[in-house]
Amino acid sequence: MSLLRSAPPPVSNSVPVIDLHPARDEQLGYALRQACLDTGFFYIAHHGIDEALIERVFEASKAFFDQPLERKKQVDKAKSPANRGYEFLKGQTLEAGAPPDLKEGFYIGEELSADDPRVRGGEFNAGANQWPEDVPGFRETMNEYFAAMLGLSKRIMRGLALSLDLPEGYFDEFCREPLATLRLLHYPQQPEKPAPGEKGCGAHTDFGGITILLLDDNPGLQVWDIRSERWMDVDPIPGTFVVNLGDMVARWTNDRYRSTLHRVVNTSGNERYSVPFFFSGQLQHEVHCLPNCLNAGETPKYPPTTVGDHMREMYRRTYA
Ligand SMILES: O=C(O)CCC(=O)C(=O)O
Ligand SMILES: [Fe+2]
Repeated sequence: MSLLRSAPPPVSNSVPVIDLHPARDEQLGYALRQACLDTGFFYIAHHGIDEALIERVFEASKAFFDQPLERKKQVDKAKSPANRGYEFLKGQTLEAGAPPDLKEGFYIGEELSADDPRVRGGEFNAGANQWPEDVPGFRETMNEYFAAMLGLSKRIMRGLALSLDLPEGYFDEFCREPLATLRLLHYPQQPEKPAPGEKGCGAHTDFGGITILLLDDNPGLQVWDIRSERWMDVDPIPGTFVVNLGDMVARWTNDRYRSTLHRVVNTSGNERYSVPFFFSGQLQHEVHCLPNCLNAGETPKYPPTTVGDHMREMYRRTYA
């Protein structure tokens, strides 16, 4: 019988660090399974992404946000049919009923030319990026980092397949021509007297497949621990990324692997920068419950959906 049907979730109060260079694939699959059955959040170490590139990403991000608002407005996301560019402070409300998020952002996607079938077909978020003119090296750095994140995401998706007792390439179709979004975030300090519920980033789950999150030195990320029913700090660990599972994984696994609630409260006393990379998957891909994630007599909690339908709906809700 599959472990996924029989094993109780392991108990832990913290988020594990998973080494991406284990001796064998099975070891990686096993480590991922433990982490995913638990909080659905884990750090990855020895991920192979160049530290110098990561430094350049932070430098370019800071240089962008340091500009006067007038400059940032030149690349306003509202001008882009593909949702690329600058998002104002308080531009999104990730937690329904809470005040808008105390963050400003910049969205980057895969650079697609006007004659790409995805752009011609009006596919969600397909198109060109908007680039700031006055931040040296911004475009090159972000494109390089985007490509590196795509590669890393595909690798993690393969590990995820193994962790679910599936062939390594099970999610390859989901990973083909995926929607993916790189988001630069800048959080001002949490105000001394915030409005009720006001914070950097409201409680939410991520919408797609997996998220690879690059953190600066500041704490602020909190993850909901369903066992203790408390917010748990997930603080930065140098040399790692934080990875978390999105809604597609919860749907595939009928919540065996959860898309866990998380939020940001920037009480660090500093301005905080982070860089999530959302690997959402191929928009036409239909996501339904995996057969080995259902006990006899159990029914799927979620109806089948496509990546595209779910993404569109979540953008609609959080940008209302
Ligand atoms: O800034 C962070 O640490 C988390 C950001 C996040 O959860 C998101 O953008 O979805
Ligand atoms: Fe998130």
